[in-house]
Amino acid sequence: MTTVHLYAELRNLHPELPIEVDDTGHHYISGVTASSWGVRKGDIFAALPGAHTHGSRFAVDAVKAGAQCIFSDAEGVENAKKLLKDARIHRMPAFLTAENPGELLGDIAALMYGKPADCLRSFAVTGTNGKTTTTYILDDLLRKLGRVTGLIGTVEVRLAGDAIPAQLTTPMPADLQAMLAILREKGGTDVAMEVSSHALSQGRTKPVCFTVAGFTNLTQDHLDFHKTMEEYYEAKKVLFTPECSRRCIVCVDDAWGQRLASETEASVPLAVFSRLEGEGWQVEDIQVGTPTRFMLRHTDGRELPVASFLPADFNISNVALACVMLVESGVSIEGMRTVIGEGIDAHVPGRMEIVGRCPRVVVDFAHNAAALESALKALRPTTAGKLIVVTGSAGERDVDKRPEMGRVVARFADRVYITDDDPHMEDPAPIRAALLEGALSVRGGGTTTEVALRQDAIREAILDAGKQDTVLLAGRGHEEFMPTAAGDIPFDDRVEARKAIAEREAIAEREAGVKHVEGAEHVEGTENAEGAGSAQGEHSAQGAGNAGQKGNAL
Ligand SMILES: CC(=O)N[C@H]1[C@@H](OP(=O)(O)OP(=O)(O)OC[C@H]2O[C@@H](n3ccc(=O)[nH]c3=O)[C@H](O)[C@@H]2O)O[C@H](CO)[C@@H](O)[C@@H]1O[C@H](C)C(=O)N[C@@H](C)C(=O)N[C@H](CCC(=O)O)C(=O)O
Ligand SMILES: Nc1ncnc2c1ncn2[C@@H]1O[C@H](COP(=O)(O)OP(=O)(O)OP(=O)(O)O)[C@@H](O)[C@H]1O
Repeated sequence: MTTVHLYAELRNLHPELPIEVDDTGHHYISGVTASSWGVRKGDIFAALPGAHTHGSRFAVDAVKAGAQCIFSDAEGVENAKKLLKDARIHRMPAFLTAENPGELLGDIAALMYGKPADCLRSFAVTGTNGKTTTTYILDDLLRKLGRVTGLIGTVEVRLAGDAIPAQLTTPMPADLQAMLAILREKGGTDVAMEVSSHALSQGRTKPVCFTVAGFTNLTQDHLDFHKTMEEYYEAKKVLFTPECSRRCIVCVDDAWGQRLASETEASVPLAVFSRLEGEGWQVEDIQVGTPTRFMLRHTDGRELPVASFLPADFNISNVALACVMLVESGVSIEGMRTVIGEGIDAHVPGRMEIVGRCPRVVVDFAHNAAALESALKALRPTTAGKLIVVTGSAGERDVDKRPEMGRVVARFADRVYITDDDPHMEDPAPIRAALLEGALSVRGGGTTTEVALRQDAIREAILDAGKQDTVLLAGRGHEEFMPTAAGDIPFDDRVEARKAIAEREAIAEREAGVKHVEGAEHVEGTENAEGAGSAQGEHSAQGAGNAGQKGNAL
């Protein structure tokens, strides 16, 4: 495609927008990226204005790497031209100018890559909590339905079986379209993806119109970006418009979901579901167990029995949302019954992931007050001993949520370790102080200890726990790196937990060994050491045998 051809296509799509092309050299273009470091020969370099810099500053690097076109706003194009002239670049690229280039980036990428989303069934999940989990459940069920799937979200991007690490929850427009194109090339039929509120406010998913969009819930988070809950809600709402989705499923168990359902435009078919009484799909007859069973019953008479091995009460909602999204996308009830089989068992990394059993150690991504409350409430009924939590809060993110997170953990846990999460560039001490202030304000709350280094907090919590206790390591889930002022350092809660569990086992073995030796010394005093040793061995073997016999006799 030439830049002039692309320009004509854009004008067709957006006759009202002022877009200009400046191409004297018939440049052929084959791809598009907004990252100068990712430019390949033949690409358009989308030089976007950002919060920290303007992409046009990197025009020279981009052109040297083979960019054939610079796409930017007027200021960016002017700047790029100057920098290229200064750098004595002889063959000028083409220039494409738009007032808000970020808004058109998805369209450009979709045109370049043959509109891949048009050939895929696409499932989008949004909401404060549950996006990752629901997306994994969707992907699991879709694969069992025989579909070739793509999964795009916080933990990873998986395209027809090939995994690549995720940079963002929802990729930037050019990257998203490239991913969808790769999925199509690999024979992909369906994609399930998380759509963050950041992505919706920046139009990252445009021009995809999803087959089905689902809403989980809305609670306080990301107010550093959205400023108010109202703005946060308005960002989410964008997904439930005819431009973004062809069908919408909304969980109406919170007031935001109810409002969203009532405000969704009539032109978008809407299905609601709820665990409370109401219209639409109802979650009924819940029997918690392994698996947990419940009935999805629609007021129009449709029924789907569901079984799921995913732990925690909130996963009933996530499972229900995934099932309703699939049914409303056209999967038959019979088809759903078959793929649910004995029970849904999707593995979701870092979400209620059990890494130790005695004490039970659980790693979970809960990083806001609502998620912490849900996670602790979910673990309480199956905890015979104390409920212990290790938590912090990320730096440079929603400052206001910190004291509330402290209050929640103190209210719902017996013992609390306040520690560092991902500090980013922020000093971690005041972050801990804000959580501590919240935790200590709770009268009769859990015992609270501050341990700055997360590895120390995890170690201490696990070493001090009783066998019947549960230790919840909250906030970082699947994450393998901790962004700090000194750069990203490798840090995985699951790895740290396993180290502490191994240390605990080594201590227990040592103590048992000491007792064993003490016992041996005692016998040694009466008979001889060798005899005592073997006698003891025989004795315990015999004892075991006896016990076995007794058991059999009983
Ligand atoms: C707020 C936000 O969305 N920021 C994103 C934005 O950063 P920015 O505006 O600061 O960009 P910038 O650094 O000023 O650069 C401007 C432009 O120059 C380009 N550039 C920059 C440097 C360079 O050497 N070469 C180059 O080409 C950049 O690619 C960019 O297009 O553009 C960057 C490049 O694409 C993103 O990495 C960055 O995401 C940052 C890392 C981020 O943390 N985003 C979070 C807030 C986010 O989007 N989170 C949501 C989910 C949150 C959740 O639910 O938990 C998500 O969907 O991931
Ligand atoms: N439906 C739900 N309701 C309340 N809490 C939930 C729900 N689902 C998950 N959680 C809690 O929220 C945490 C994050 O879950 P998950 O990663 O699925 O959500 P997310 O929306 O992808 O989160 P994020 O946007 O922060 O990546 C879980 O670890 C769990 O503690």
